[in-house]
Amino acid sequence: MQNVNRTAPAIEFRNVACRFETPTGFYTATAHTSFCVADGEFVSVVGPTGCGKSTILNMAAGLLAPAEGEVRIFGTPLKGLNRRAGYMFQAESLMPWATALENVAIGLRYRGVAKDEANERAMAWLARVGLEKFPDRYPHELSGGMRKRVAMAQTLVTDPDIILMDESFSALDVQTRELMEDELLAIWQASKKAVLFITHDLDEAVSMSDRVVVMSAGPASRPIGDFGIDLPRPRNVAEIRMDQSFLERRAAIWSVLREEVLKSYREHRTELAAS
Ligand SMILES: Nc1ncnc2c1ncn2[C@@H]1O[C@H](COP(=O)(O)OP(=O)(O)OP(=O)(O)O)[C@@H](O)[C@H]1O
Repeated sequence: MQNVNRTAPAIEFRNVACRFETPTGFYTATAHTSFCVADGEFVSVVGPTGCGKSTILNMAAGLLAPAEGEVRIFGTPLKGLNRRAGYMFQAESLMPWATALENVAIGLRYRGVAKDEANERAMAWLARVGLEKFPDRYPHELSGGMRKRVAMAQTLVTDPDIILMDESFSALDVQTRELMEDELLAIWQASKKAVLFITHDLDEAVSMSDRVVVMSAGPASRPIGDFGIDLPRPRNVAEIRMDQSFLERRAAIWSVLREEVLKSYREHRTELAAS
């Protein structure tokens, strides 16, 4: 177990910029980006498509290095992969040739945990996400929602201090998605890890988070709003979305986000017309 400075934010973006080299020159995806995720806090990032949400998450994961500024993890500048974080992508992350149990246990095995203990801990996580009856199923024998549950167990089994989620539930049907959102909230409520959650879906962001950070349209996207969501917990996402105070918070965020979405839409139309 690594030492964790619990007084420092779990994640801190300090005036971060990220650029990509393209055939026509450098593209600045994000710039002047500063915000924190406190230990135990659930923070969502929303913004128009292509504004740089995944880029931000990838910087927090250590998969991308900022061109300017720095990312700090519990007070320490991040160099290389963020080993305190578990990462749950939008795309399927399961190995098709491995069973549900093997898929969950693999992260522990990589960390040198003996097979029996790894399987025992993986089984406990499968049970926690409601899949105790399916440890021997292969990914193609599971529904989309069940695969997401396995992926969630896979992310959480190593007990990361930080959970990074990129559009993790967006491929699911509405009902399964709400179940997964409630499940994630219940797990988070019990363990209080820091969560950085990327989503297109403002309802999802508001119903789940302690804070919602709004990014501007790109290029050089940056935070233009940071909204505290002081709705009571525990929350049931479907129920809370009908609550008047939810609707008020959603409307306040949308009033900032809307213009950025329109800007991004206009820009894409111009690009398409020029091509
Ligand atoms: N490897 C790369 N090379 C060049 N450009 C990139 C690269 N990765 C991302 N970009 C560009 O950087 C910008 C931000 O991309 P990113 O995927 O972070 O946005 P996003 O907000 O997560 O998008 P979406 O909402 O569509 O998932 C986009 O314009 C994208 O085309």
